[in-house]
Amino acid sequence: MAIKSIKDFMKKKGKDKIVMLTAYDYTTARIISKTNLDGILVGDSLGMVMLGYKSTLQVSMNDIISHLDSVVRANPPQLIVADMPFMSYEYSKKDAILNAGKLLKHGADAIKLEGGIEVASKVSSMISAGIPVMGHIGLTPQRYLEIGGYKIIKDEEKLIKDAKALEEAGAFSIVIENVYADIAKKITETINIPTICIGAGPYCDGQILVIHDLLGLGEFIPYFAKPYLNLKEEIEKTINQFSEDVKKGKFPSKENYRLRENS
Ligand SMILES: Nc1nc(=O)c2c([nH]1)NC[C@@H]1CN(c3ccc(C(=O)N[C@@H](CCC(=O)O)C(=O)O)cc3)CN21
Ligand SMILES: CC(C)C(=O)C(=O)O
Ligand SMILES: [Mg+2]
Repeated sequence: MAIKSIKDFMKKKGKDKIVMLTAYDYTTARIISKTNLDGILVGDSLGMVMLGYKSTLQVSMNDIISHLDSVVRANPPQLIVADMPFMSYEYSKKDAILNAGKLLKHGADAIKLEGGIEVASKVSSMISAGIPVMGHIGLTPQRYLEIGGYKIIKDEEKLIKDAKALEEAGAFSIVIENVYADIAKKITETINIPTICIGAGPYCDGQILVIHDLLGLGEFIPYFAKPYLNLKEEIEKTINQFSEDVKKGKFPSKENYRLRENS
């Protein structure tokens, strides 16, 4: 069963695995509506896979809002989480609360922001304002310049401190990205809120992937994703087939057009 409430989401820890995907548009969210997926993330990865930006740093609040709106219009039964884009929460608590609040006004059920101890006080002020917050530790792509790439994050002590700080601040769940599986396991056993992993192994409370990677749509697929389909190739083949059919006069055929009667 899809999960719409934060409480139900949290109750899954230690019982059922939580499964999430990103989605950025109405049509995809309509398809997801009919599935048993638990949650949808309108991730800032949309900047790279939907908009062609070089990284997620170029993503604006308006980008997130426009895609969030299209997902919300699909009215999915799944929990909708929206990413806080780069520079929408770093400067002040006021920015963080106002921008997160804006995403809730547009129909998100919760927001996600990147960081551990650095953002813990912002997380608690957002929680005080009534905003459900999902944390995100390990590889935080908004800091790829500082990290020096999309590297695996190895500092176990810092990762555990980050997870604990977010739990204490009131986060309802934490994404762990590109971290050794045994460290993610330790974090999962240490905290009482669900861990949702991407590139952090199987010992987590849930898994999340970018939907383009699952479907084989992207030009680059990270090592931790598994393309269950090669949709890119299917689309290419289909477009070439259509083009050939038009050129050969096979499309449109009788059922695809109408003639006036008596002509
Ligand atoms: N399509 C897509 N899928 C994603 O999961 C994703 C995005 N885009 N864009 C935003 C971030 C970037 N992500 C990435 C991208 C690359 C690696 C990667 O290749 N890591 C390698 C190389 C690291 C290096 O040395 O630069 C690794 O071994 O960890 C990991 C996560 C995850 N996110
Ligand atoms: C990969 C997930 C966790 C994310 O933050 C995104 O898609 O932006
Ligand atoms: Mg993101």
